[in-house]
Amino acid sequence: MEDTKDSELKRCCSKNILIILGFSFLIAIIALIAVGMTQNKPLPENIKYGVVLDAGSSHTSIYIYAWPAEKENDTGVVRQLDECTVKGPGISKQAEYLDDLEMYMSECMEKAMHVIPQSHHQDTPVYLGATAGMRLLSAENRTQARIIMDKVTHTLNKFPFDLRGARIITGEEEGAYGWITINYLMGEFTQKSSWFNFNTDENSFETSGALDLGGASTQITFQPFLNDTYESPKNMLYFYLYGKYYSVYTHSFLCYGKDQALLQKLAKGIQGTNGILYDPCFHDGYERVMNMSDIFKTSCTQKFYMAYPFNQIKIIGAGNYDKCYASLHELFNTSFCFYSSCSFNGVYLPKLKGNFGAFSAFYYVLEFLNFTSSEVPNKDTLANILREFCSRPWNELKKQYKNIKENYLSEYCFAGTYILTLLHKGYHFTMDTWNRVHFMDKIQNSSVGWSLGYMLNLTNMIPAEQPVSRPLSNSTYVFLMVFFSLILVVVVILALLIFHKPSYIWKDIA
Ligand SMILES: Nc1ncnc2c1ncn2[C@@H]1O[C@H](COP(=O)(O)OP(=O)(O)O)[C@@H](O)[C@H]1O
Ligand SMILES: [Ca+2]
Repeated sequence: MEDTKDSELKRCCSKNILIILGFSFLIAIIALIAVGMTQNKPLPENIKYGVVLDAGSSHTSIYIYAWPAEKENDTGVVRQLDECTVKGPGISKQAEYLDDLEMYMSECMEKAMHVIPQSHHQDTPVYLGATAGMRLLSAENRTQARIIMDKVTHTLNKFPFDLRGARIITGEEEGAYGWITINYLMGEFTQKSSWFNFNTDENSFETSGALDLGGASTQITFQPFLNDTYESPKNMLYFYLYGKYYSVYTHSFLCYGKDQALLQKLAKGIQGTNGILYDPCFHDGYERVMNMSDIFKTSCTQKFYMAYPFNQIKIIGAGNYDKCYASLHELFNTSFCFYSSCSFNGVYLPKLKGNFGAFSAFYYVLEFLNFTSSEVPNKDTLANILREFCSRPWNELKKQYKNIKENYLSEYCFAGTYILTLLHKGYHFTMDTWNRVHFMDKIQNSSVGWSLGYMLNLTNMIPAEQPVSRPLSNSTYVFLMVFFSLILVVVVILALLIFHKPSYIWKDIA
């Protein structure tokens, strides 16, 4: 009787203990989850900002970037927060309006001041890079170029940011930084080698090439086959990024941006005329009068200079794609090459390798022509689009595209045909390789262009070595904490059950 009472008391006690323990563990788990969710939130991110001004030949754009300070050496973390296009022409055309530069810059710089929190203004680096327009001016009139750059620096210093320099970048830098931008945004630099691909095959880490078309220059940059890296050392750049070596080919063609190419074409076309030029690259019914001084003031057209008895020319559109193509073809001299292969004008070009991202005017023009969304984006498709587009009368086009700037609209036939000629005759993209060219404007909301790569380099954000991997993320930490707590609870309950059960069993056996 005593024994039965005793064992009932024990059973009742252990049941209560189990309930109390189970309840306490349940509360502990809820508390852990609550603490994990509330207290273990990552510290407020320390965001850094940077501003780059791309002073192009046709206009200036301002890009505002942001990134978490503690992740700055990772690839792909810098994001474009905003961008702003400065109203007016490029800085190379500002020589007569130097006193207006502050007004010229102010709208976009004020936007940057608004987007970037005031507490960060003083430590936000600002870089200005001027490209081919200033390169040309510098070659033509060094003093004037210096005056403009000094004035630009003086103006930018009036804003509350940390100006780290305004300079004219070289064509090689322009090409290289465009290549870095694309591959950074696509995460190509940190592609891991997989266990089944553990070889030294040079194709296993393929980066994308970069094709940039500006108004005054155009750049081609890519990682060629290893055997092709020795022929022309002046075209090679060597990088050690995130623990890997890259040998990259680049060339910048000054005067082959689309605006200077048009001037070249006109300067060549005028030869032997009486000042009236029937131009197949402009639409039927289109007319434009140009000063001869505007055509010949750039050094790009000097090779076609002659004394003319007229100081203006009249361009009369005669829309015809095939004739336009033939006239543009003449701008690319492919008759001599002292290397194993050349693009044009005797410039070395290794065998094309991998995919290419084509941006800036490559994209603007082909986007307008609806080619970027074409299902069969090859050369013949583009030729057919252009054949149809170039033949359309100017009046009809103007009515259809009321919102497009007349200057751009009138030049899309020329520009599209020029792009096709440049890729085909200039860089030798064939039917087979054409589909490796991808026309792009943005990758994950960041504009593709040299400016991001320029900032990454100047702020030392691309490390030579692969950064060490980070500890657990917040969500992984909470998950693991709850998971192991649950295992612990189950183990303790099981242990208690096993610890208590034998006493009844042994009792029963006895
Ligand atoms: N919406 C557009 N349609 C057509 N062309 C455009 C458009 N926006 C910009 N462009 C052209 O893109 C080119 C950009 O060149 P830019 O970057 O200023 O020169 P560069 O890089 O040679 O210094 C210019 O020829 C400009 O006219
Ligand atoms: Ca440009």
